[in-house]
Amino acid sequence: MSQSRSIRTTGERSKTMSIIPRLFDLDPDLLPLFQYNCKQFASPQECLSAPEFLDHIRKVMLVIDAAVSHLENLSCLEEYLCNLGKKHQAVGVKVESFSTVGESLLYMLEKCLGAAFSPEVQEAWSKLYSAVAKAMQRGWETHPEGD
Ligand code: HEM
Repeated sequence: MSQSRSIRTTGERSKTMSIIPRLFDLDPDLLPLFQYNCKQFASPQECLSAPEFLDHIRKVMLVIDAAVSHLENLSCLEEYLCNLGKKHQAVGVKVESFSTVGESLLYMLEKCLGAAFSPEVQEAWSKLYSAVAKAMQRGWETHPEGD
């Protein structure tokens, strides 16, 4: 089965919320990066109840959705993703944190899909997310810190 079929046939109506507790479990230091109106969240639970943070979850899933829709032509998202990477560098996100998001995404998919999360499906999602993260990482390469 091709990568695109593996992804499209799994019915990715995902429970995006599951990514988040996992994200902060894996790296609690990510919490301070999410600040709105200079207000820092005291706990992941407080962060989860903030509308701005829930909006960010939707933004992440919209990007993933766009990547799934352009599987055969991911290069058309290249420039957008590179700029998105630059924006994340500007708010203090480290490149390594994208792997943590990827791990959380795969964890959530595994929990949601159960037996349908075959090794093939896992590999397809992993490749897709890696392609997105790699394109975003170019934002750091073209704008190294201190430039
Ligand atoms: C640990 C990882 C991440 C952190 C800490 C982080 C943090 C942020 C922050 C602080 C903002 C600006 C405020 C906001 O719009 O909520 C932002 C914007 C955004 N993020 Fe993330 N983010 C992360 C990962 C990602 C990933 C993996 C994606 C997509 C695959 C993504 C997609 C977006 C989008 C689309 C925006 C809006 C950009 C715009 O306004 O043009 N983020 N992120």
